[in-house]
Amino acid sequence: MKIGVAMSGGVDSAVAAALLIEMGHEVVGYHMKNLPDSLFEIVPETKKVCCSPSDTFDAFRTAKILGIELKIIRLDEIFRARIIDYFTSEYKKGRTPNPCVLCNDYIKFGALMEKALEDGMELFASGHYARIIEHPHYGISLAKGKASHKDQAYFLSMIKKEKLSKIFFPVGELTKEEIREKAKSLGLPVHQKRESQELCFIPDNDYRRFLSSEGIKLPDGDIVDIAGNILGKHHGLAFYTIGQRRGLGISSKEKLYVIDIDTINNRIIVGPYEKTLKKRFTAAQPNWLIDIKDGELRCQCMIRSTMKPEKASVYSEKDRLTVEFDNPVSAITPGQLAVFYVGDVVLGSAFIESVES
Ligand SMILES: Nc1ncnc2c1ncn2[C@@H]1O[C@H](COP(=O)(O)OP(=O)(O)OP(=O)(O)O)[C@@H](O)[C@H]1O
Repeated sequence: MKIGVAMSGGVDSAVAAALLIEMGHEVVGYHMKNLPDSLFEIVPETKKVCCSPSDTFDAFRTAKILGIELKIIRLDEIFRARIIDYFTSEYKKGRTPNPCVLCNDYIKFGALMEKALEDGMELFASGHYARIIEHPHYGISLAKGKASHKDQAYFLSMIKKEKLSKIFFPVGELTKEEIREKAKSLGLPVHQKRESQELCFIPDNDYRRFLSSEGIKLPDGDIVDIAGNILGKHHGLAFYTIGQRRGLGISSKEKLYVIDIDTINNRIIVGPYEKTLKKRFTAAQPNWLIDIKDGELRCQCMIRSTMKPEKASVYSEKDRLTVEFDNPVSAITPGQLAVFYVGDVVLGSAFIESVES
């Protein structure tokens, strides 16, 4: 089979490509570049991000060792329109965006995958820790990686259902240690390479510099308690997230957490931990990976990629969802993604709109 592989220059996609070659497929690597190389000279990487010039170099040398062709695909324009502009506009609205989930649908399994399919590739693979399975009840489904140390299915849950039959995750059954071992045994220099940690378009992780370069002004404002007493000053709403405790710069006898971001009055509201615990929220722009009817759905839900899935009911009416956890959950954050699972299988996801107190 002809299979295109999204090659980042990292170890996971290198091993994904190697496994496909071992299976006897005809493999072509696709490396996308979405940002000008000069960005990484002006704004040096402080934490590892994907898509830097050194990643392009690594993708080339990996392809050379594996003996496959590597195509470089420039996607600057669509990346700017779909990802960077969305990111800044969400911040303007006081929401906390999740650009990586949209990048997976619009860019990696969007424009990049389309290019590979246009070239005649029959499937498109990546180095994500996830699986595409044939589920007895739901049919072709997205599932968590088998031995995953991190749940990347969460970040893939916005991919449209009709694309799943064209996608393959060759490392979804492996542990990170097995992947590194495999890369080492193949003599791939990237076997020890770190994973990406930060957003590619903010390589220095300095959101203030980035937003100001996008022309977003972030005025200072008050940090207040639930009763409205002023406890301190914030330096731009965008730099605070629901549930945050550190870096608030206020002194108080009890531990205080951000419980609300009030964009209308440019205020941060803080309160005790219990006030960060909420059960119900609304969500919009759902992407369903199973056939769904309006009504109630019992499932597990994650509102952060790092949390333990919690039991919840999802009530859907057209494109509006109301989600209710069985037990309260901390820091439900507008703009972030709620992902719905049954066991390892992803049923769908939607963006959190508003949280009920
Ligand atoms: N610039 C890129 N070009 C092509 N594919 C990419 C690029 N960046 C990431 N990918 C694809 O997305 C997958 C996940 O990337 P991400 O950076 O989130 O995770 P990672 O665990 O660091 O993966 P890797 O070790 O392969 O870099 C990669 O394995 C690769 O298939």
